[in-house]
Amino acid sequence: MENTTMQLDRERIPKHIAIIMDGNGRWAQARHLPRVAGHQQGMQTVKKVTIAASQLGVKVLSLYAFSTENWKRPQTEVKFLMQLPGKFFSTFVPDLIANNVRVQVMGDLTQLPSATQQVVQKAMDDTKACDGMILNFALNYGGRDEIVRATQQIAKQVAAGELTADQIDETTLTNAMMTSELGEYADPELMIRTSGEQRISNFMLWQLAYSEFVFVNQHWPDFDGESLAQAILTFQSRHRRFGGL
Ligand SMILES: Cc1cc(N2CCCCCC2)n2ncc(-c3ccc(F)cc3)c2n1
Repeated sequence: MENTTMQLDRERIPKHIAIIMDGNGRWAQARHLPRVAGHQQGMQTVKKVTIAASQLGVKVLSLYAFSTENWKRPQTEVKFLMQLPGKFFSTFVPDLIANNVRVQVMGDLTQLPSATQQVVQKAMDDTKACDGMILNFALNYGGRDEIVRATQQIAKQVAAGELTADQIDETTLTNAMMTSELGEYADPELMIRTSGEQRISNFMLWQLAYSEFVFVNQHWPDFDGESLAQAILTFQSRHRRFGGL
């Protein structure tokens, strides 16, 4: 069994990794299972990959769990998906705390069922003393929605006389994004997308400006710690440029 983790340069582990967890429906379809079976299995992968990333020393792991576009899916599927945060935490909060992992959630949580909002808020409260890796779920999140909200927030500051238009710069927008509390780790160094699609799908549009993208063919339910190490090895094998030579 190949162990890629041993080959990693521990000094160059990406501080912030973002993952588009794609392929859950196709994984289920290939096994003649209902789509929700893929989501259920995908949640088990979230647990595995969270622990693996934490053990590798990743500072922030952002996971695209539900996009603003996902509301268009069949209502039965949306209902199932909205129950997953509760299922995740009912079995996994002790493991998160044991691994010193803190839960954060970004997105428009006001549109979620109140039960989902409550379980998410409780998980953030229960893990807020943890100062290890931040597990940052994107829930009812959209990159364009985030930029619109940031723009509205800044426009209100200008209207209130707290800021002039000339003072608006990249830092102003960075500080108005939902990732502002992540500080120096707000921008992912590495974005992974599973299931072969090579699209950004309205994920972290502002933050991914200089990120390395690694696309893997595995469906998310088949992704694991070894897959994560392979993606990090690919990241480490690339020359990192920030627009310079
Ligand atoms: C909607 C949804 C879907 C969801 N899937 C499982 C992973 C594959 C992607 C789609 C289905 N997972 N997995 C974990 C969560 C979650 C979200 C917030 C939170 F605070 C705790 C856990 C989740 N949420």
